[in-house]
Order: sequence, then C-alpha cells, then structure tokens
Amino acid sequence: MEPERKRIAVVYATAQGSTRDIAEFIGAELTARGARVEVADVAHAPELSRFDAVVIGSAIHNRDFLPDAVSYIQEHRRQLAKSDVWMFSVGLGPALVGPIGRRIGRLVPTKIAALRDSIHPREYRPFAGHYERAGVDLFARAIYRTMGGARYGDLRDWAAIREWASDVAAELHLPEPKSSTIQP
Ligand SMILES: Cc1cc2nc3c(=O)[nH]c(=O)nc-3n(C[C@H](O)[C@H](O)[C@H](O)COP(=O)(O)O)c2cc1C
Repeated sequence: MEPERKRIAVVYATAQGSTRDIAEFIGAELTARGARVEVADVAHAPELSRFDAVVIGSAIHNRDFLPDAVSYIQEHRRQLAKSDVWMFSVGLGPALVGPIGRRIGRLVPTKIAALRDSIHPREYRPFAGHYERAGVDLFARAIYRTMGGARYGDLRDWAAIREWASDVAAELHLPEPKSSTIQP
C-alpha cells in the first residue's frame, strides 16, 4: 500500500510579491517530493490542524514581519507552537557583503526573534529579497552602502532556497525526487 502523503501548509505575507514567489517555489519543491501542499497568503491561510507541517514566511519591513504575519502568528501561536514549523523571512540581511555586512546580516531583528521564539520553529532561515534602487532615497542608499549593501534589484538566491526546501523535505522524510525540473 502507498504510504499516506504528508500534508504541508506554506503560508506567507508579502508586500511586493517576492515572498509569494519564494513560498510558491518552496511549495512546488515539496510537491515534487510527494507532499500534498497548500500555499496561501496569511489572510487566506487554511485550518492548520489539517496539516502535518507548516512553512511560514514574511517579508521584513522596518526590522519586523509584515503586520498581517505578526497578527497571524500571534493569533495562531498555540497551534504553531505544537506543530512542526519551518519559518523564513525575506529581507536584505543575507545580501549584505564584507566583514561588517556579514555580521549585520547574521543578526535577527529583536521583534522577529521574539515571534520565532514564541512558536519554536524547527528552523528559521532568512533569505535575500528584492530591493529596487529607484525607490530608495539618497539617505537610505548611504545607510545601505555603509551596512554592506552592494547590489540592488532581485537578490533572491534560488539555489539557497531550493537547498532549504530540500532540507525541510529530508527532515519530513519525504521521498527523494525522481528529477528536479522546477524553475523559479
Ligand atoms: C518600506 C520597506 C522597509 C523595509 N525594511 C526592511 C528591513 O527593515 N530589513 C530588511 O532586511 N529588509 C527591509 N526591506 C526590504 C524588503 O524586505 C525586501 O525588499 C523584500 O524582498 C520584500 O518582500 P516582498 O516583495 O514580498 O514584499 C524593506 C522594504 C521596504 C519597501
């Protein structure tokens, strides 16, 4: 008899779409590993008790998750804390370079650390997102440069995201894929 397929909810909050793309990519990778996956915005998140595991991610604005993600996690804290949860964020930290940039990039903003600690995820992983130079004023550009920000545009590292999704799949004992054909 075929083993029961694992059910995974991938829940995200996005302002400009790059976190949604990452959530959908993770969902597709986990589907390719045989899981039954539902990907949804936090505003349309499914009932979590129906799932064996939850992946939850948010864009970072002003060193915090987006307000929708903060309220969602606070409201579902009890359910999340007793579930197998993997958490990710999408911001600029992992894209910072140089000795200072790498140190800053490793810091988890206090409010995000508090959210993380309230639900005890199996892992929390920050990913680089999208930062358009055109929308950034001179002052913010100077701060970004000082912190080790050297690049603008789409800074997402799809190889790192794929590797993380594969680690999640392995921890959930999902079968190895027959071949990986999914492209972002
Ligand atoms: C108003 C605003 C504030 C931001 N604040 C932060 C921040 O504090 N830390 C960070 O790492 N990235 C910050 N970012 C960068 C975003 O998190 C990044 O661009 C991300 O890709 C956005 O995801 P989204 O496209 O899903 O909205 C900020 C972006 C904007 C537009």
